[in-house]
Amino acid sequence: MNIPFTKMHGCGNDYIYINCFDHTIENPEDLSRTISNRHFGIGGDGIVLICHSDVADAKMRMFNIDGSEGKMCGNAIRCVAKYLYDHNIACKETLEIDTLSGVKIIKLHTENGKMLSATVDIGEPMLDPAIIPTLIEEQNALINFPFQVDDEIFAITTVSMGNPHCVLFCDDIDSINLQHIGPKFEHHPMFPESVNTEFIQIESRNCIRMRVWERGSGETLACGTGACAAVVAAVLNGHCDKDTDVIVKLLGGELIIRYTDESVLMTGPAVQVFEGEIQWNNK
Ligand SMILES: N[C@H](CCC[C@H](N)C(=O)O)C(=O)O
Repeated sequence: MNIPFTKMHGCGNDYIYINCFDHTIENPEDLSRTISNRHFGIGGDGIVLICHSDVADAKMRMFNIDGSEGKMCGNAIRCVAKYLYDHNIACKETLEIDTLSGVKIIKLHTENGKMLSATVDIGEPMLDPAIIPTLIEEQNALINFPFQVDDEIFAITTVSMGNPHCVLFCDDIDSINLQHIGPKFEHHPMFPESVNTEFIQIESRNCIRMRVWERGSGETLACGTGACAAVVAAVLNGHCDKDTDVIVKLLGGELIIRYTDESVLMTGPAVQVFEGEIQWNNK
């Protein structure tokens, strides 16, 4: 089977996008594991299927490099909006895209018939430890909570943006050995559905730097939902303010996050890199 694809990224968080309006991918987990490989495949942080939806302009399904399905992906949803707009599938400045964590509203910023960036209403953060989910027996939100990994105690703040995040505040994120510590959080038994872990450094009340170890994909150059979780955690810990744009500086670019009483808004770019076709035995 010949599968057309579009390679896009949001702040360097790159995925392989497949239009599934007219055909079904039988085993997307296998496909992601195969074509995400940066040496033997196309290369990416995973794949994103753009599918028909009865309740929105499209439905997005996102799979990490290891084939696990993500319930929400902030950088990818901006690229899905770009794909729909640039390919004249949905020529509107406001789109609705359905995800495993609900329908999200995206306001597009366009120029000459192309979408350059977008503002996504990611929704309300969820702080109940059972909803993250964690197996930590606490009723209240885990804020600056002591958490042991091997023989070290970390202070964590956990936030769900439809997918699970564990946020840590650090003095120098450049010195962290993410390859070593990232998997220890990702596979920690207290996170039954695994977890995306953000290591953040406060620059000012409206600017933070962040590195991320993503569940199922390892260190990525950016994580949209992770940037949202990081700003929520920074507000909860008194480092940033609500109802204020916070610049999140990531390895692959910058996102602007605003945490309000109603929701978390994420603004950032979406870039198409190339298109192609790949052979796939859709078994
Ligand atoms: N690894 C994440 C999905 C991708 C999230 C990230 N790339 C984003 O932009 O939000 C998970 O399994 O929850």
